[in-house]
Amino acid sequence: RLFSSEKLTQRDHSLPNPSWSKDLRLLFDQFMKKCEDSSWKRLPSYKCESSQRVQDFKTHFLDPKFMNEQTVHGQLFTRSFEDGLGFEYAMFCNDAEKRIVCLFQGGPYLQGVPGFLHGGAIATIIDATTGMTALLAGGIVMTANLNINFKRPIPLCSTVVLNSQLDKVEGRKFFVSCNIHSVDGKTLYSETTGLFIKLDPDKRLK
Ligand SMILES: CCCCCCCCCCCCCC(=O)SCCNC(=O)CCNC(=O)[C@H](O)C(C)(C)COP(=O)(O)OP(=O)(O)OC[C@H]1O[C@@H](n2cnc3c(N)ncnc32)[C@H](O)[C@@H]1OP(=O)(O)O
Repeated sequence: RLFSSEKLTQRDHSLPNPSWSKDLRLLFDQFMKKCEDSSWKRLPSYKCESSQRVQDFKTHFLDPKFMNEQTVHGQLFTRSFEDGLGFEYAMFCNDAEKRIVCLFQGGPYLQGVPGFLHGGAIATIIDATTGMTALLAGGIVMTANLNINFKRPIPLCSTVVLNSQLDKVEGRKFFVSCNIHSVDGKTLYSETTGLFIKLDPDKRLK
């Protein structure tokens, strides 16, 4: 049991699997080419992050009262669906430009109105992408504010591109913006601004 769950948590989910559309694979290959000169880097993604920053989070910010049986088995929400049914995505970061591009395909379990993605599912992938943008710039952050303008509905199971950019840093405040376009760039689905706060080591999350 432990072995199989350990194996589970070590699978890098930001790699192609049979549920990926042709569009998603093509875009993935394009971005993997951009990684060849190391200007771009693909970000691995696991069901259960066990990175140093997660350890740091647990050590410095998590009140022991929140460490319980459930937390131990907690999984990253965006990685807790069977292949193809929920969030299929791969993120690539460009450190010099403080940018993240997320290639995303929302599966049938993320349906809102028939035929289109649920607004909360769109907010989730935006939060993950903008959150990662702030996190790479500022370390352990949490979302304080996320303002999303939904311009056009995103068809269920379609492939879209999120472009997230760090705009400004003021002390512990990290301002990020993000838009979502269709693969051909012709349709703007949403525009977002977000504020992420770098956690204060003197304040445990209560
Ligand atoms: C851990 C790593 C995991 C890696 C796994 C991969 C994950 C991928 C990434 C996923 C990422 C997903 C991430 C998620 O989903 S995180 C989950 C969703 N977010 C939360 O649950 C956070 C809840 N809020 C809080 O815990 C606190 O409010 C935080 C920690 C955010 C700040 O409380 P803290 O006590 O520390 O700071 P402060 O209150 O002194 O404020 C500091 C400054 O900020 C200004 N301010 C604050 N709020 C707002 C606001 N709403 N609009 C405008 N301004 C605001 C404030 O005025 C002040 O400004 P100034 O007076 O200094 O000028």
